[in-house]
Amino acid sequence: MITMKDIVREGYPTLTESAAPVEMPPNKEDQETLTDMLTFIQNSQDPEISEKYELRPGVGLAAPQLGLSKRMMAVHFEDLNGNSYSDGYYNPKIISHSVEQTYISTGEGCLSVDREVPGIVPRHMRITIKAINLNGEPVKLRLKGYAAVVFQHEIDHLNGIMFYDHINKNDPFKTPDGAKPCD
Ligand SMILES: Cc1nc(NNC(=O)[C@H](CC2CCCC2)CN(O)CO)c(F)c(N2CCN3CCOC[C@@H]3C2)n1
Ligand code: NI
Repeated sequence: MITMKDIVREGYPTLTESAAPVEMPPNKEDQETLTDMLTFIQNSQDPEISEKYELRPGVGLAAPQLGLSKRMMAVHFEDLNGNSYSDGYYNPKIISHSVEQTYISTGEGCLSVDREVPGIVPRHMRITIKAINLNGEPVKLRLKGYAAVVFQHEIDHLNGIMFYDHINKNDPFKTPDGAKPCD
């Protein structure tokens, strides 16, 4: 099972490089890795398991955070409208997005960043994503608000981008014009 020791931290090269597409159809090893990533996120939200294995809570994970420069990510969360997302994705691609932006009012954190980095992380309010899911099915997801933020954070990892790269350096708490918080 994946635990915190398997998660690479800032400074590890895969966190700042662009990951390679996963060969389709996925081989056994990639399927096992992606399944383990989804299980980690679920475990991290389980009071007993997370305490026993000292897991930091998470709603998403990207393969570069395991030192694997592959375009794979997994999410497990319920958005504020009660829509739940729990799946792994190969080669996710944002095919369109809104001009309108949003952000999590309390800022973002990252399991690969062992420090608080205060500030607003502006994200697209709406995104449309194409990907192959854990079952090997092509999916098209239209996401808005909190769900859109989570997926953008994970897809950023596949492009070597960290959440703090989006924080305004001169005024970290400046909210982008017209942007509304998603939480
Ligand atoms: C928002 C949030 N971020 C948590 N951590 N950070 C992460 O997930 C990082 C990814 C998120 C950072 C901002 C957007 C994506 C991990 N990242 O590094 C992967 O790239 C949480 F843990 C969390 N929740 C709320 C829901 N709660 C349900 C019950 O269980 C606890 C859980 C806690 N919400
Ligand atoms: Ni992260």
